[in-house]
Amino acid sequence: MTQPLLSVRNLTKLYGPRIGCADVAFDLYPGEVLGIVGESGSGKSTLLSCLAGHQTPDTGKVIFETAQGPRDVLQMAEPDRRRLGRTDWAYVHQNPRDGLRMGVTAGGNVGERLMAVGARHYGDIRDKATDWLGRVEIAADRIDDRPRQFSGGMQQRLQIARNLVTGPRLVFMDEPTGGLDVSVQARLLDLLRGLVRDLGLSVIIVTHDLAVVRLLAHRLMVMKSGHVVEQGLTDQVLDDPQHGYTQLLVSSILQV
Ligand SMILES: Nc1ncnc2c1ncn2[C@@H]1O[C@H](COP(=O)(O)OP(=O)(O)OP(=O)(O)O)[C@@H](O)[C@H]1O
Repeated sequence: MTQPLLSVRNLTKLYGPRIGCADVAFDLYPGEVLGIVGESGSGKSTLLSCLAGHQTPDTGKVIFETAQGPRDVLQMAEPDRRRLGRTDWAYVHQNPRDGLRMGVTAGGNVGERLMAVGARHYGDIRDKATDWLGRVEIAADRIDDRPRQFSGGMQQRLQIARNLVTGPRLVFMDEPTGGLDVSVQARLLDLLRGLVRDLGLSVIIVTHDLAVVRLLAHRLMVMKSGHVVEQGLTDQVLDDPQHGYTQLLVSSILQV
């Protein structure tokens, strides 16, 4: 039996008297995509940012299987956690502007991440950046353009290249297709699905779009008012929801 890559237990984050997320627990296995869905304010972003170390939860354990064995991310010193963020983890923001350096060229955006993990040879860095731009369907002759010269969809694909170039094992995604128009979303989803499969990535993806999880996620976690109300295999949860809230969520989407 493989070890989980990430084990989360009793994770709670309060904002004063308000619940951000409460008593969340799950295991994520290598190569697995976990979707987190729920209405606005249900705690999805809070949970994701606590997992990624952007916020400190009040209680809980987030055990990550590092190369040196399992470590509780919440107990790690800040520099160690930052290093993990550069090497083993990646974070794709909803708004590409939050995940890109807008004043730096496309090639620089990708190359910078390689340099952060020790790459030094200019030719190698540029070759790898070109390769990754190709993988996310950005033409090689755009390598010296800046992200602001790109469309929203291209910016998002560049953010994905910047995140994946260092070969992370765990990728956090916060509404990666939000804010894009429907045809661009569909292409991006296809691209993401291919990359996740080819690279064997483990992914935690937050979205309010059930079509996104249907396509990408193996497993699904449904949140309401900060609590996980249902979790299971994606098709099972969507086709045969057990909790009243999930039933409502699924039927409201189907009616749209
Ligand atoms: N910085 C904050 N200060 C106080 N309360 C917050 C803060 N961030 C989130 N909350 C509260 O925590 C709860 C969960 O919010 P969160 O943003 O995690 O939900 P969400 O499911 O990600 O929503 P959305 O889909 O709209 O992004 C909400 O009640 C929200 O008002």
